[in-house]
Amino acid sequence: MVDAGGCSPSLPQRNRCTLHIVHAARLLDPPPLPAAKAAVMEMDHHTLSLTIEGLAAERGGRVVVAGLAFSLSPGEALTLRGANGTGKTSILRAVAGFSDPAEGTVRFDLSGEEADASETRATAIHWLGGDDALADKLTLKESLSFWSSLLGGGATDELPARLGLSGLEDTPLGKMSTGQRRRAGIGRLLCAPRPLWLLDEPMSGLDDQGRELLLSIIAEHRATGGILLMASHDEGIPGCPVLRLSPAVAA
Ligand SMILES: Nc1ncnc2c1ncn2[C@@H]1O[C@H](COP(=O)(O)OP(=O)(O)OP(=O)(O)O)[C@@H](O)[C@H]1O
Repeated sequence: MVDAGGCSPSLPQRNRCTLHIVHAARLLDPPPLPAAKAAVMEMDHHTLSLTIEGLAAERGGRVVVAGLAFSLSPGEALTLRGANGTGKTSILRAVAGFSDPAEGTVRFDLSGEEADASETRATAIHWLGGDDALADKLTLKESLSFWSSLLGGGATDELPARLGLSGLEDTPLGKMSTGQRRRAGIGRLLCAPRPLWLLDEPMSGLDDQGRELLLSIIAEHRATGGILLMASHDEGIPGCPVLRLSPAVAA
């Protein structure tokens, strides 16, 4: 469900978004996750839902997008599209809890029951931002191993081949191309299951094969009941809605 309802009358009309749906490091061994947190990730992969109601997202003290409403049930995905500066990243940040909404709510439900937002954010989200947050000095193998340990995942030996990075296992990430680094970042999604993926321009820098790879990874995630919110200037996810944001209004 996606709609443009819930706009606050207190917000300037021009600041409201217009929504249209179209189909279209080696680091020291990190400590293991507490058992309870790991259990949340395992159990709830199939049952997490996200509901956004009347959301107004702020950046630098200014509302950049408002009146946002949509929900994602297990297996569903939504792509956010819009010109530079229309607020796609700001929406992702509000859902991730990196910033508080100026208005509206971000609600998570587990098996139909409202879940604690802080706990859900700490245990159920994979965030892949525009900057890939990769440590240059780590080799691919070390990086995947690090993320898997941090996230409570398992063995990562198979991942370089899955990512199309065979032969680069011992290459430091700082010596990889843009697209290779992007693939390495995507590998984080495969290190451990998390039901909600928030992806900011994940296609950026990928070649055609890389885009196909990401789409297949996303399809697998959805097939296990995972949900996904993605900002992208590129094509969306086949069979999933795209939410278009209107151009931002200058402050
Ligand atoms: N750190 C910041 N401090 C203040 N304002 C910011 C900051 N980052 C972004 N903005 C402003 O917030 C608005 C929305 O930015 P946002 O990054 O959400 O847009 P976007 O749709 O993701 O853009 P792009 O397509 O360029 O990635 C823009 O007008 C931008 O100028």
